[in-house]
Amino acid sequence: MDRPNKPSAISASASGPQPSVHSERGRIIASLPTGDSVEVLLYGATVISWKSNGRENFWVSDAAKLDGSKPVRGGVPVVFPCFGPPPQDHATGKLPQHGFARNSTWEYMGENSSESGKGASGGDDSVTLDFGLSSAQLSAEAKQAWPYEFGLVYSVTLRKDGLQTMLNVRNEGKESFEFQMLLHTYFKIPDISKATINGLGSVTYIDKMLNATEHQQTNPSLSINGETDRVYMSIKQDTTSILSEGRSYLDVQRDNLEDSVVWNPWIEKAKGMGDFEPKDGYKKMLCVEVGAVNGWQKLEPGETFEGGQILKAHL
Ligand SMILES: O=P(O)(O)OC[C@H]1O[C@H](O)[C@H](O)[C@@H](O)[C@@H]1O
Repeated sequence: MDRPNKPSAISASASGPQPSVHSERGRIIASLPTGDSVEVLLYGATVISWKSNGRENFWVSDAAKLDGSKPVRGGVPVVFPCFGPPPQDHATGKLPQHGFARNSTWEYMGENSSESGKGASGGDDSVTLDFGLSSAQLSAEAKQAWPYEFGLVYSVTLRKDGLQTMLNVRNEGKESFEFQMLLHTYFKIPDISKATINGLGSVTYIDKMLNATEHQQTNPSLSINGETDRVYMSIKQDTTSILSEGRSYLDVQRDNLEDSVVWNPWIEKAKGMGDFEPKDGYKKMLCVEVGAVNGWQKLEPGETFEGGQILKAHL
């Protein structure tokens, strides 16, 4: 974590407009000259907005808490070091569901921007925002529940053709530890009844709606018609695509990750979540969550693991 600690506006240069970065209300906001933008809350390093071509790609509940009192219901909460309720007999057993990363305040480590290939196509400007979380920043409660020395660096890169979010995990202690990680992305979609998900054909999944039994995805195209909570495991395909009315809408590419969760709470579950608004918001959202959640990743002292997602929005 040796990047500058303070946000600074990247200024325009003689070569033309460049990405800009500023901070306000506990969040870092970056924009490209094209107008595309990303907004990241320091709380949870939660990406709460990604706009491309004037379109918002992430769903955030109207009742989401953005004040650090609760993990954000929407955007991209970072799940670490356990997914779901942790097994009691595991070292993560005392942690809350989905761990502590999504409800810890991260440090902003600074930005990097690049600009090249200018021309009729507009070049390939990009900006990367880095966020850090280490054992030293954890609440006393979390530290006690999971007493390992670790360093996380979460890098959010906005490009004119997409958004990449990568989590780097490092064991900074003297003993090994095991973890799971997941990027719990809530996509904003036009209409769940017209959405299909491709790229999970033949994959084995655990259906949490059916007593966590194992099934195989036989239909190459998945539609959502009710509460859905599935963990697709060891996926060979690189990319899971969300289609709207049969047309490509959003692509989710896994980077060094093999699992993906597909989640939609539907009517009853949405009603039961105090921070889920509007109640029929389930019609406009779909979670496709990339991760390493099947079993555990083990890191020996000094080792690192990196995994993430590359998202592409289609017009
Ligand atoms: O309510 P949360 O703790 O944010 O969890 C929301 C959802 O996250 C994942 O998608 C899990 O697979 C679901 O079982 C869970 O309901």
